[in-house]
Amino acid sequence: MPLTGEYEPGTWDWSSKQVDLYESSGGTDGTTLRGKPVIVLTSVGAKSGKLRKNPLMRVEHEGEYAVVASKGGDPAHPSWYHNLVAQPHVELQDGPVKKDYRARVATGEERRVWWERAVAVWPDYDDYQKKTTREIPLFVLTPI
Ligand SMILES: C[C@H](OP(=O)(O)OC[C@@H](O)[C@@H](O)[C@@H](O)Cn1c2nc(=O)[nH]c(=O)c-2cc2ccc(O)cc21)C(=O)N[C@@H](CCC(=O)N[C@@H](CCC(=O)O)C(=O)O)C(=O)O
Repeated sequence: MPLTGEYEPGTWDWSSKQVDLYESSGGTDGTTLRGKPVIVLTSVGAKSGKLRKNPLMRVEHEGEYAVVASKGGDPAHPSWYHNLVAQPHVELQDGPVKKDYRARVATGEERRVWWERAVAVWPDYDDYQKKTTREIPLFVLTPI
């Protein structure tokens, strides 16, 4: 069941512009960052209840995805982290395909395995983790 509600763009222009390009091209443009694949995650605002959309690095394995709440190693979690905790039902667009997923924070061995997959796509995640004392959350998204 797709998420419904009014879309409210985020405050980082470059991210919002990438979402606009991704969606307006039907997932054929704006799908990379420095040559690496990007997905668009739609979540429900934990405070606003509005739809929020964030481009994130594409980390996929056998139909499941991971999204990494790195925010470049910022000391604070990104806002979308709080959205997923409050409402785990999200939509993920990978190229032209958009589907519903349930998000859970990975811990222990599951986190270790998925973190390795994420760093294989985007090595900077390790650098972001070194920049901050917060443990960067990694969500696993399972198709609903
Ligand atoms: C800038 C801020 O967005 P954010 O949710 O903190 O997310 C920051 C970034 O993570 C986000 O911009 C990502 O898309 C950046 N980003 C990546 N960010 C990552 O964390 N990980 C990635 O892998 C990643 C890849 C990536 C690739 C391409 C690209 O263009 C951007 C990429 C923002 O828009 N804040 C809003 C609020 C947004 C929001 O969701 N508010 C919630 C409340 C949330 C709460 O309870 O705090 C609501 O509406 O109710 C504001 O301040 O008004």
